[in-house]
Amino acid sequence: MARVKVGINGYGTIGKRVAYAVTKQDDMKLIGVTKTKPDFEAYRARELGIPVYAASEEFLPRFEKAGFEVAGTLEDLLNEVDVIVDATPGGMGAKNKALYEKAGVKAVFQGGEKASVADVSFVAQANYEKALGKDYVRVVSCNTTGLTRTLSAIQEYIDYVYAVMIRRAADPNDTKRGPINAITPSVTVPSHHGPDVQTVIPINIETSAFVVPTTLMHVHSVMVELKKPVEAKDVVNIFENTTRVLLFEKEKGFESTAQLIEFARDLHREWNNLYEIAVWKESISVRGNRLFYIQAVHQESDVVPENIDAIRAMFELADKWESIKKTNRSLGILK
Ligand SMILES: NC(=O)C1=CN([C@@H]2O[C@H](COP(=O)(O)OP(=O)(O)OC[C@H]3O[C@@H](n4cnc5c(N)ncnc54)[C@H](O)[C@@H]3O)[C@@H](O)[C@H]2O)C=CC1
Ligand SMILES: O=C(OP(=O)(O)O)[C@H](O)COP(=O)(O)O
Repeated sequence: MARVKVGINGYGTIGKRVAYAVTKQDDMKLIGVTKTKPDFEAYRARELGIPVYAASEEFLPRFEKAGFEVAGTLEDLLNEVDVIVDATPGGMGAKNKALYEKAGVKAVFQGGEKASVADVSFVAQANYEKALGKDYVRVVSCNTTGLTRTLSAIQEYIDYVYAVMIRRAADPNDTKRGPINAITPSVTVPSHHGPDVQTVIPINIETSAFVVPTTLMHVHSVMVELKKPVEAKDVVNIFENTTRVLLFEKEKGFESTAQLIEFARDLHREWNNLYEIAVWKESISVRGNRLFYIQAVHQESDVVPENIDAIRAMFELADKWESIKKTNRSLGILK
């Protein structure tokens, strides 16, 4: 089959990483990306040879004023592609959906959208098959992806999960958001994460969440009431054998999210991406019928491989493990 032609609507934190990942696939072709203005990211895309389209006609004057020649508008891009990855700010995807339907292109949405935007909410290792042949798939949020990756691996042991999310306030390039000297709780329980996990796997889960002044990563403290006994060493073994989950040891210097990002830098990963969910090995413990562990999520990148696998499932290009392995290999994901 010819390569699937992919467009990206919204070339920001997630969009630019998914665009890069698409260029690494031998069964996909990046046709173009949209921008609302000719900023440094638009110029960089052009330097990389990526056709840049105006996100809509209303933005054309900005490009004309700057003498930046665009390849067309979003509607033109939609005429060229088989699938559009919508990585616009949360909530905008639902509004864009009518355009995608009109153009007859499939679409992948992100976690800032409600589950109802798509036929299925998606985390590849948990429910790849559900997205096979679908027209609209939502890759769940970075936190929900992180929770689902580890919880689906131990699903048979779960009676009830209670997880606390410590959320980064903003991404590193974001100068508009805070807090800068406060902790902001989601005052209603559950936070959206628990119900969101349930859109992918059927488990009992409650979550609460706090935003703190950091930009690097999110951290989750996970407590699981067990349905049947398991030992900590068995959970270590399960996570060691779970794709897109890595164990890190405090003993080896991984004391905080800072060293996890340094690890990604040391791997010379593009944008310091840590696609894998990082579980602190020493944090995995069982006390009575409760399992505890702590994990960190690189919010800018963990959903990127999911977008690639979602496209493969939607076009039935590969079965679950073939796709996951292919994506992992292409992005240098360690296991
Ligand atoms: N940043 C994160 O940590 C994660 C974000 N997500 C989700 O991914 C989606 C995108 O988020 P980010 O990449 O962080 O946002 P972002 O703000 O970094 O990027 C969004 C991009 O869309 C552009 N845009 C704005 N209006 C537009 C329009 N009308 N048409 C086309 N493009 C437009 C913006 O200029 C920007 O380049 C959201 O649903 C978010 O919830 C999911 C996982 C992690
Ligand atoms: O969408 C995200 O970032 P956001 O805080 O920019 O909305 C991340 O996926 C984290 O969101 P979440 O904590 O709602 O899962």
